[in-house]
Amino acid sequence: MVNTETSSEDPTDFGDFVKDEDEELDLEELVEPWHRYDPQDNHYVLYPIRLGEVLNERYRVEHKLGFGGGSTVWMAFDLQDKKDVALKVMALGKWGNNETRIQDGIIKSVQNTSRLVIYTETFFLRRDDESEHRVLVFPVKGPSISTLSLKSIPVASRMSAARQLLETVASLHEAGIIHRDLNAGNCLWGMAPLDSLSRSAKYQSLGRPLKQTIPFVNLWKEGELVSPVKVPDDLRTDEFYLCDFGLAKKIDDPTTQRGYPPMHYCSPDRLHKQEPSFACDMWSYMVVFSMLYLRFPPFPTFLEGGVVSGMVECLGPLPAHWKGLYTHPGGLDSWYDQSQTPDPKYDLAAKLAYFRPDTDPVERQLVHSIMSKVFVYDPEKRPTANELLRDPSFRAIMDRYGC
Ligand SMILES: Nc1ncnc2c1ncn2[C@@H]1O[C@H](COP(=O)(O)OP(=O)(O)OP(=O)(O)O)[C@@H](O)[C@H]1O
Repeated sequence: MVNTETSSEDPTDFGDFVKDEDEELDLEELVEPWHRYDPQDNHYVLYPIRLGEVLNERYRVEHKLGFGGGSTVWMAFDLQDKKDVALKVMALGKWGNNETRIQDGIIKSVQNTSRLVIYTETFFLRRDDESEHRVLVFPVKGPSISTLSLKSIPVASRMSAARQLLETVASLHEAGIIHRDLNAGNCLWGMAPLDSLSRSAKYQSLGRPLKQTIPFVNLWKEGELVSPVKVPDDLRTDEFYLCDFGLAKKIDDPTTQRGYPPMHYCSPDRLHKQEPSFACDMWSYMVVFSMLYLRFPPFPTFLEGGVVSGMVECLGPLPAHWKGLYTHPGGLDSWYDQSQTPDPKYDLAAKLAYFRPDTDPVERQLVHSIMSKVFVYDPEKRPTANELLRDPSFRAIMDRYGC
């Protein structure tokens, strides 16, 4: 291992600027759209960051970890404690405050926080107009399910992840907290620490950042669009974490932060004006479970009407009394037609056979039993996280994979 402050380290090396239009187009695929930095007509404007800058006189920004609807996330070296950290730089707006408020509640009330990505510090970055972006400091974790090919991960590791995630959801629910945004992007594997490596060695492991100065927007400070880290398989660990509490709420909290998980994780009841509940998390959990098991999302989004048509094709019609309550444009009357039945070519059994032809009938039956208990439209009929942990089929599948 090389020490971080080696004399051979090039102090000016913070990745590579794009060289031509092709590289610019490649980069565009990987980064947040430039217009999210434009304050014009944009309530959730992002804060421009440049690799190499030191934030809060302490965190030297060295790489990019990702971005979401409400933030950019950077890998930085903590010059005080000599370790890598993740900095979540929140967009303007209320999300940052909700996330810290809920996380403070979690720290106080959740018994086991070992698999939750909880902030360790927070500070603010000021814009030219004096408005402030909240920054949350987190330990660095590994890739999310959505950024890493699940093909290369053994099924035993994927099932262990599914179990850890369910235990995490159960501990949040026991403390009265609904996550409300369980999705592949918020589920992170662990990563072996790289704190003691030089920056160039980190770049060798995680890929050199490709970057471009934020174009088209007239900003008061420099900022860059930067490609995210690519975590190689040998750095990934089997710990499995849940992050992003921007939409989370205490069940009895009268205020609810506006927002939905990405459509194909969202429970159909939430899409029909029902209040958020623990059962919504359970539906989203089962979508993540299905991705871990099948390696694909359970309900396609390409049909007319989107993911809800995918659910109806697989599970049958939605309750008739939900008609007229769909929260998004493009709903179809046929979803509520009670004469429809699941299409045997695309029902849960067919999906299991198609995506996992390698498994035997006993295993398929176990997984079918788990999925069909949770993928029910009536939220009251879905098992709780603790019930699912105790479910004989769930336990049997975990036993099979030794987790
Ligand atoms: N502690 C961390 N370590 C490593 N990567 C992280 C960490 N936190 C976040 N990331 C990466 O950054 C991405 C965005 O983070 P996060 O989901 O918290 O942002 P967000 O703006 O709240 O997103 P959303 O659109 O889901 O609300 C994640 O998908 C993940 O890839």
